[in-house]
Amino acid sequence: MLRNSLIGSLRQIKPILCSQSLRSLSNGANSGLTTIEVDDKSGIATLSMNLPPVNTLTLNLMHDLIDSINQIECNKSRGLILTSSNDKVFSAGLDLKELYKPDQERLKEFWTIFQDLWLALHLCGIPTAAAINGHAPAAGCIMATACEYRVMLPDFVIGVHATRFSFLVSKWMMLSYQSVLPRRIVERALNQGKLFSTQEALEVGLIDEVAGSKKEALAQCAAFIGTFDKANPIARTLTKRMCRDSDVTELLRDRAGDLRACVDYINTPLFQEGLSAHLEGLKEKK
Ligand SMILES: CCCCC/C=C\CCCC/C=C/C(=O)SCCNC(=O)CCNC(=O)[C@H](O)C(C)(C)COP(=O)(O)OP(=O)(O)OC[C@H]1O[C@@H](n2cnc3c(N)ncnc32)[C@H](O)[C@@H]1OP(=O)(O)O
Repeated sequence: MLRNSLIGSLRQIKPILCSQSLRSLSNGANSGLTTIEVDDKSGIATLSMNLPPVNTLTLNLMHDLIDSINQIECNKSRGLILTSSNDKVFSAGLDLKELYKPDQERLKEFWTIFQDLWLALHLCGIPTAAAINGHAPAAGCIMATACEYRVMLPDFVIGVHATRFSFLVSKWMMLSYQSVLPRRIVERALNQGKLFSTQEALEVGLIDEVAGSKKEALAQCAAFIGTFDKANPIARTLTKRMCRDSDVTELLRDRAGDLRACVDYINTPLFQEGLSAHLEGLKEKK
């Protein structure tokens, strides 16, 4: 796929070899946890996460997201809008159950596919936008920041609150946050474990616009994608890649090292105790 070719050479355009027609998007071999709808008039693809109750990023959902992003790119859609079928939660972030007392091989697979998902979104050749129609904590926020534009509905929260339960983030996740927000705000927000309300997110620039409904959010994302109509698509893709090169290289230069550091940290008592308390807190909320 296009993304994989970039790992070898970030500056080169790989010819798109896919032969599917624009309207024939199907979910092929994936688990059906995502849906793709392509607007006939605009050619823009809406990619919805559909894993009840809260779109946690499980291995299967991440696999389906990557597969769908590749399909959308290969079918030469004009743009990609990432959203959720749930009307309260965009994504609750990584599946915490995968991190609690994990099987070591599965944990490696889990973290590697999370890296893959971030790369797929970050390097997607077509314009991307997130219609954030619900809460977007932690990796939900990181996925949104990997897109080029964010429109959010009122009365939800977004942010990386990892320190609240003794989690750390990898440097590439921090860089994603920092590509959208000024460094001093990221430093403070990460250290505080801050979740921004929709209004606060707009004020600091974590999101670009607020929408009154999901329909409006999708329209605002589509309008953003339309702003690239005058740009040559290949020049645009190369320019996007150039702009994102240093963040992506940070992960690509030592993916194995990142994996090792994460696995080591996740296995520490500090992490496991924090996670256990967090999982209890989620249960007690009921
Ligand atoms: C170099 C060193 C690097 C070290 C790296 C170390 C660590 C790696 C991690 C790095 C960063 C972390 C990334 C993440 O994404 S971790 C995930 C963080 N996410 C959360 O904490 C979100 C928790 N969830 C919520 O706050 C809420 O669920 C909500 C999203 C606001 C939605 O609220 P509501 O609609 O009221 O739903 P419920 O709370 O009732 O949830 C429904 C059921 O779903 C379960 N749930 C929720 N979130 C998760 C999750 N993330 N993973 C697994 N399960 C989740 C919840 O427990 C409910 O289950 P139940 O119905 O069985 O009780």
